[in-house]
Amino acid sequence: MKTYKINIAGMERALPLCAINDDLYIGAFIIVGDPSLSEHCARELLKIAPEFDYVLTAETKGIPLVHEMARQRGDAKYIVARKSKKLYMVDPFFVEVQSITTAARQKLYLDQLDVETMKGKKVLIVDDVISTGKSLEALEELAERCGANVVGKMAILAEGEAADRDDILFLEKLPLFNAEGEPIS
Ligand SMILES: O=P(O)(O)OC[C@H]1O[C@H](OP(=O)(O)OP(=O)(O)O)[C@H](O)[C@@H]1O
Repeated sequence: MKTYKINIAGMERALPLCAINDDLYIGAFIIVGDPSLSEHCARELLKIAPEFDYVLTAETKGIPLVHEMARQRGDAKYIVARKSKKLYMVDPFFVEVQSITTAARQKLYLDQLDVETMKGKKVLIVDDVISTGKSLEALEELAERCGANVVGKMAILAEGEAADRDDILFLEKLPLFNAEGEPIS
């Protein structure tokens, strides 16, 4: 399998190129199971993060990153929008989302305890990768419905056209690829 070598603020990884369709490949950025990577990226993102009360992310790959950001700051809590409804959630609500890497539509759930926690607070939205921006949009909608004040949106990598956005903070650009493994954006 072809790989794309990326340097993320001084840490190198080889990302396997995976087909979205015959003509479009992505570099799979797998932060889950790589604690030294999440520790490093959390530290680098905190250096450029605006002031915030809580971080909000989406299950799954955002979790190790925000966990590490919260741990490094000594935060008592961070908020995770879950992709399925759990029995212990209090009066949960959801928004729908479709990301670049997951074919099926997904749901992001928050419960009322999270709503109360974020209401009127400075919330920083964080994900591992922003690509089409649909996941970020869904998280913004959740934060809005909580009455939170979104102070920033950030990711480790901005993929494809996301790298041209001026409303997000990120550490590195990640191109999209053709079937030959050549960058196309
Ligand atoms: O900007 P977008 O096109 O929305 O893509 C980015 C999202 O896609 C990936 O998650 P994925 O849907 O693969 O889910 P996972 O983290 O549960 O694996 C990634 O972790 C972001 O959350």
